[in-house]
Amino acid sequence: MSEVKVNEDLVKERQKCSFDVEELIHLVDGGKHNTLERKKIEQYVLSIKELKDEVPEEYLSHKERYENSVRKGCILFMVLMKGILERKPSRNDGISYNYKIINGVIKDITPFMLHFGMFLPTLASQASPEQQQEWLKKGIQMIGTYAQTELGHGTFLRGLETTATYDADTEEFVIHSPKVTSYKWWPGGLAQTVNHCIVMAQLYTKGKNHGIHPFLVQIRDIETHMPLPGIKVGDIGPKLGFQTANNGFLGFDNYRIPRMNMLMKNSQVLKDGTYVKAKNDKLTYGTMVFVRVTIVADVAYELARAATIAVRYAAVRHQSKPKPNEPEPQILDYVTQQHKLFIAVATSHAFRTVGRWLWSTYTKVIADMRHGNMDQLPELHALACCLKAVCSKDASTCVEQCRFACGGHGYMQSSNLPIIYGIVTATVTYEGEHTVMLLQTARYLVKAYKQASEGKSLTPTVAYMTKYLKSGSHYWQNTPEGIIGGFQAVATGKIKEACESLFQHVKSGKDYEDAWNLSSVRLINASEAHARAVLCEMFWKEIQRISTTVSPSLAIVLTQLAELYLNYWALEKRGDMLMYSTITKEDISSLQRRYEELLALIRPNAVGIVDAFDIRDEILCSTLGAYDGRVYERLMEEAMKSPLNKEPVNQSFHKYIKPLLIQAKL
Ligand SMILES: CC/C=C\C/C=C\C/C=C\C/C=C\C/C=C\C/C=C\CCC(=O)SCCNC(=O)CCNC(=O)[C@H](O)C(C)(C)COP(=O)(O)OP(=O)(O)OC[C@H]1O[C@@H](n2cnc3c(N)ncnc32)[C@H](O)[C@@H]1OP(=O)(O)O
Ligand SMILES: Cc1cc2nc3c(=O)[nH]c(=O)nc-3n(C[C@H](O)[C@H](O)[C@H](O)COP(=O)(O)OP(=O)(O)OC[C@H]3O[C@@H](n4cnc5c(N)ncnc54)[C@H](O)[C@@H]3O)c2cc1C
Repeated sequence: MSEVKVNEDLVKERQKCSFDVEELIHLVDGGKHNTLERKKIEQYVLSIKELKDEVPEEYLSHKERYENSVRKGCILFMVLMKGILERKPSRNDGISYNYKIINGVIKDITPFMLHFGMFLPTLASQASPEQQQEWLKKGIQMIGTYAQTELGHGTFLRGLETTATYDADTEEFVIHSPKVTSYKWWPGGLAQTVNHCIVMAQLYTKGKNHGIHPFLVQIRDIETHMPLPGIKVGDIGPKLGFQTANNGFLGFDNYRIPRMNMLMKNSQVLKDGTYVKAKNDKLTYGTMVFVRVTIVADVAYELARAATIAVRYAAVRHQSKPKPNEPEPQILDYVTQQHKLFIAVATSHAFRTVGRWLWSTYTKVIADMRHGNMDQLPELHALACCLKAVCSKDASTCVEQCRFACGGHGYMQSSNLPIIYGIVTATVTYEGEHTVMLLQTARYLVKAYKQASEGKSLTPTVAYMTKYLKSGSHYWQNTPEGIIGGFQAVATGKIKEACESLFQHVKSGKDYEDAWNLSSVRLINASEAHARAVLCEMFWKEIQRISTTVSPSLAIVLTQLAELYLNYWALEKRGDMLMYSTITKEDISSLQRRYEELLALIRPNAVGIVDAFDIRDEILCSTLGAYDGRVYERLMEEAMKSPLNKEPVNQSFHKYIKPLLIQAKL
C-alpha cells in the first residue's frame, strides 16, 4: 500500500514541537497503561469491517439512521460482552476511553447510551443486594433506559405525575399515566430499543403519597419486542442533535408490576404496604449526581475532538495576503485565530483535570455514604451542579467557536463540528437544566454565607469565603495565585450581594420564594463565579503538582496552558475584578500583554498539543481534522458520496423545473 502523504504544513508544525507528544498522550490518558489499553481497544474495534459505513450516516433517513446505529451498537455490545477486551465499560477517573470508542462507531449518539450511562448505574446503586443478584441473572436480556422526564415536567421532579400505587392484595404496583402531561418524554433508547426502564413515579401506598421512587418496569416482550399490554411507547421525532439516540415517549394504562420491582436499597414497601423511609430522601436522585460528575470529563473529551479538528485545519488552511510579496499565511498565524482556538484547547485540559478531581471527590463521598456518613452529600451536590452547568455551557461555546474558526467548511456536516456541537449543547439541558443547576448550588452558597457570617467554619470548597468576607476585597497581583484569589473575591462578593438582596426582600415582607426569584439573577451569577473560582484553583494546583512529575519541556507547555486559561478568564471577567479587587487599568493591560505572549508561546506547539489528545481519524470523523491534513481531497471525496452526485440530471428537473421553464416561455 502506498503511504499517504501528510500535508507539508502539518509536517513542519510537528517538527517544531518542543515537547514529547507521547509523554502528554500518557498524561491525558491517565498513565501509559491506559494509553496501551485504549489503543488495543481502538485497534480491535475499529478494524471490525461491519462497523464501517458504506453511506455516511447523514444521508440516511431518520429510520435507516436509527437501524444502522442499532446494528453497529449491537456489534459493539457483543464485543464488550464477549469480554475480548477483558474489561467491561468503566469510568476510571470519570472518563472511560472504553466507551468513548463509541465515537468511532456511531457519529452521533448510540441508542444504548442510557443503558450504560444510567440504567445499569441506577440498578447498581439503588437496587438492594438481593434485587441486584436477581436482575444480574437476567443480565443482557434486559436492555434499559432511565425514564424520568415527562411532557409536563423535567426540572421539577416533585411535580412528576406518573403514579405507582401499591395493591397489597396482589402485592403489585399499578403504574399509571393519568394525563398526556404525565407521559414520559425524552429517555434515550426508549422509543424502539429498550425492553426495560427505570421509571420514576410517585409512590402511593395505604392511600398516602411518598414522593418519587424508582421502579424497574418491563415494557416490551423479550422475544417479540412487542410493547406489552398497557404500554404506549414511541419515538419523539427529530431534534437539534441526538438523531440516533432514539429518545422516546411512554405512557402507562394501569400497568402492573411485582412489588419487588421497586428499587429497594434506600426505601422499601413491605408486603402489607408499609412504607420504610430512606436515610436521606435525596438518595433517589443519586444517579443524577453521578452523571453530572461524569459530564465534566465527558465534555472535555468532546471539546478535545473539536479543538483537534479546528487547530489542524487552521494549520493547513491559508487565507488572505497581509504582505503583498509573501504567500498567504496559515490562518493559525492570525492572533485572533489563536485567541479563538487556544482557549478551547486549554479548556479541554482544565475540564479533564478538574473532572478527575471531581470524580475522586465523588468516589470518596460515595464510599463514606456506604458507611452511613451522608455529611458530605450536600457539598458534593452543590459542586456537581455548578461544575456541570458551567462546564457544559463553556464547552458548547468553545465547540461553536471551533466551528466559526473553520469558516464555511466548519459548517459542513463532514467537518463533524455540527454533530459534536449537537452532542455537547445537549449537556447544557439534560441531567439538570443550566440555570436550575446554578440555583441548586446557590442554595448551598446562601447557607455557607450565613454560616460564615456567624463565624462558623465552612466546608473546603467554600472556605475561601471566610478570608474574603473578612478582608472585604482582594489585593490584586498579576500572578496565577493572584488571579485565583481574584476569582474567589469575586465569588465572595457576588454571594454576599445575592444574599443581601435576598434578605432585604424578605425583610421588606416578601415570601422567601418570591425574594429568591427576585434575587435569582444575582444568585446564578454568584454560583457561576463560585464554579469559576473552583475551576481555576483546582486546575492550577493540579498542573503545578503534575509539573513536578513530568519532563521540564512538558511542564512548560502545561503551565502555559493553565496560565492562558487563568488569564483568559481574568480578562473576560475584568469588570468583576475591578469591582471586587484592587486591580488597576495598568494591571489589566499587563494581563492582556501576558495573554498575547502566551498565545505566541503556545503557537509553535499547537499542533503537537492537539496531536497529544491522540484521537484517531475514525473517532474524529472529520474531513478537516484528520492527522494527514488532506482537507481538500477529503472534502471532495465526501461530497462525491452525496446521492445527488450519482446521476448527471436529477429527475426533479424533468418533473418540476422543465415544466416551469416551459410555462415561463409561454
Ligand atoms: C455498545 C455501547 C458501548 C458503550 C456505551 C456507550 C455509552 C454509554 C456510557 C456512558 C454515557 C455517558 C454519560 C451520559 C449518560 C446519560 C446522560 C444522557 C442523557 C440525560 C438523561 C437525563 O437527562 S435524566 C433526567 C435528569 N433530570 C434532572 O436532572 C432533573 C433536575 N431536577 C432535580 O434534580 C430536582 O428536581 C431539583 C434538584 C431541581 C429540585 O429537587 P427538589 O424539588 O426535590 O428539591 P428542593 O429544591 O426542594 O431541594 C431539597 C434539598 O435537596 C437538595 N438536593 C436536590 N437534589 C439533590 C441531589 N441530587 N443530591 C443531594 N441533595 C439534593 C437540595 O439542594 C435541597 O437542599 P437544601 O439543604 O437546600 O434544602
Ligand atoms: C438530548 C436530551 C436527552 C435527554 N435524555 C433524557 C433521558 O434519557 N431521561 C430523562 O428522564 N430525561 C432526559 N432528558 C430530559 C432532560 O433531563 C430535561 O429536559 C431537563 O432536565 C430540563 O427539564 P425541562 O425540559 O423540563 O426544562 P424546563 O424546566 O421546562 O426548563 C425551561 C426553562 O425554564 C427555566 N426554569 C425551570 N424551572 C426553573 C426554576 N425553578 N427557576 C428558574 N428557572 C427555571 C429553565 O431554566 C429553562 O430556561 C433529555 C433531554 C435532552 C435535551
